[in-house]
Amino acid sequence: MTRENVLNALKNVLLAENGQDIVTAGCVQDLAIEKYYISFNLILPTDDADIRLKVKSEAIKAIKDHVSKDAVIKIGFTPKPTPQSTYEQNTSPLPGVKKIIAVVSGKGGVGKSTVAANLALALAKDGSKVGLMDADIYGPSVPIMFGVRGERPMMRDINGKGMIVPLERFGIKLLSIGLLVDDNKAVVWRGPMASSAIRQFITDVDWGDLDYLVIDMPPGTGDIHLTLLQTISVSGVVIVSTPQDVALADAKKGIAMFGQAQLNAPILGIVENMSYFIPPNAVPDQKYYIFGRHGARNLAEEYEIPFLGEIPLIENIREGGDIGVPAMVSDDEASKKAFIELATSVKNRLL
Ligand SMILES: Nc1ncnc2c1ncn2[C@@H]1O[C@H](COP(=O)(O)OP(=O)(O)OP(=O)(O)O)[C@@H](O)[C@H]1O
Repeated sequence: MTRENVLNALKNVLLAENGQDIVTAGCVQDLAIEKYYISFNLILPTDDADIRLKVKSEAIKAIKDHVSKDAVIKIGFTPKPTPQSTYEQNTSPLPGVKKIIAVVSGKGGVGKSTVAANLALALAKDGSKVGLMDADIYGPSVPIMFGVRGERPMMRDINGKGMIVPLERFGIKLLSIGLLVDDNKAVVWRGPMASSAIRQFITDVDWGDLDYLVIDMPPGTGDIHLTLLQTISVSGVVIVSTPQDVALADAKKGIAMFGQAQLNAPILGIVENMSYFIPPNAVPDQKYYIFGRHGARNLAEEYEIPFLGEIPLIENIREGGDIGVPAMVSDDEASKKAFIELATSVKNRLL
């Protein structure tokens, strides 16, 4: 019995109001699974006792039918949220954007920006419309990675409001907070100032119609992450870690924070960056697990979240990032393959 199986089963339970399933609608909270015991709370758009009872019995049936008939299930109810609550605020201010993917890491330097950028490019490979938003106010790296440092985005007037127009590179739209403010100004933002800057940065961009918007979040877990998740309705969170224990310990903090049900941002899974080393000109499949093997995969298993894949440590990935040619547009087949596999896993989890 895994978290994923239970959530998949619960997707069979639909809300009468809008036909949405209770998982996608964010009604399932605090899901805990221990051997045969499953418990969670339901937060429904209505307090009507009959509807509560109906949804509860359908949820029990769905789990017994699709997961295990022996499951012992405990379902509580969280009162209907008030209009000021997160649940209500979470409606997207980005109406043309279908799926929003937040890429996060517990600590800095694990390759979060590299993964976000190449994930965005890999998602666009099948013709999907993709945007990349670099919201890492403490170290925006998209301008360098895409060779657009110093460029200033244009503004467009939409219904009397000045909106920022993203740049376009390698077939995707992109915008970095580093293109709007001086690098050294961004790093001194703290607390409410950073939160309000990020909120404005999200709501004042004209992304147009997008299938996927990938957000490169600041490293760590703080107020700014909460602001972002409460401002927009994120479809899923991708956690980046390296195989080492220290990065994994920080990834656990990310899982704990982003796993909070009231944030309404499901964790899509964990991706391990710099999993193994491929020397330049190596024969195919020559891999060196210099930081240990399967650290993030084991972590994913321990927390019952999906493992999304391994990205190798390759000199070309770093070099490409430094000169404005991300791995996905280079001719390095090993790294491209890894990012395309990651994009496929992410797409499948968002279906
Ligand atoms: N798989 C990889 N192979 C080789 N180099 C990599 C790989 N992933 C990232 N790097 C390099 O590691 C450095 C840090 O990567 P990146 O800036 O993406 O990390 P980050 O987690 O976003 O950092 P920060 O949190 O400080 O913004 C960069 O020089 C990048 O090119």
